[in-house]
Amino acid sequence: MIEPFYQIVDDVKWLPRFLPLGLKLVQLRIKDKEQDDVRAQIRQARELCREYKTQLVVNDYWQLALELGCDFIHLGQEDLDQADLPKIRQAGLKLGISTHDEAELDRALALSPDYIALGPVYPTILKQMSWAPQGAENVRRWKARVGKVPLVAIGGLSVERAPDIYKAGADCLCVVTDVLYHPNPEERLQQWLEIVI
Ligand SMILES: Cc1ncc(COP(=O)(O)OP(=O)(O)O)c(N)n1
Ligand SMILES: Cc1nc(C(=O)O)sc1CCOP(=O)(O)O
Ligand SMILES: [Mg+2]
Repeated sequence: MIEPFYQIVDDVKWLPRFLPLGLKLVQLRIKDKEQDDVRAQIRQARELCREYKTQLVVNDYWQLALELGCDFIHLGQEDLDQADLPKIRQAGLKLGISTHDEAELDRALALSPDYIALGPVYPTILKQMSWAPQGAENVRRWKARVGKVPLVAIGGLSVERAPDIYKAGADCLCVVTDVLYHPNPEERLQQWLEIVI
């Protein structure tokens, strides 16, 4: 089982705004910051998420997640090349993996992940990606392949697009800009949390 909504934040400062609203699954995805800053943010996020009983997922920084006693990480394909997977598994960390094509999906499934992410479902403005948008069609295809592994859809998602992608078989929708770049992020987050699948 996975929560149906998954918010990515780029800084721990969002958490005191979002956790009291009922957000239950959040990824801390920090880019281009010093290691000490990242460590301090993960530590704060861990404490806040414990307080609100929210699942924290640490993006990329699996060593810091281990050091700080976090229990869930997200790794992309290039991250997997560098990661010590036996160590991660032995420590009992849960693992989410990004996929963009069938070969990446084969690799991810072989690692028995706790979720598989498929993206970008729609064009995203967050980062440059060489992958064409997957569309609802590939969400359907991925769902047929992953079986019981929870499927997370990501990339260009919005409240308005959500029903089609849940219907296509995504167990969870993950967003960045639809909430963080909204003129009223709290209001937008509330809208996501009120969606009934
Ligand atoms: C839920 C989720 N899906 C995909 C990603 C992307 O991971 P990755 O390909 O490693 O890219 P970065 O996010 O590290 O730039 C993700 N973070 N979360
Ligand atoms: C971080 C990330 N990874 C993706 C992938 O396809 O692996 S798409 C993406 C960006 C998601 O941001 P937004 O909701 O603003 O489009
Ligand atoms: Mg990564």
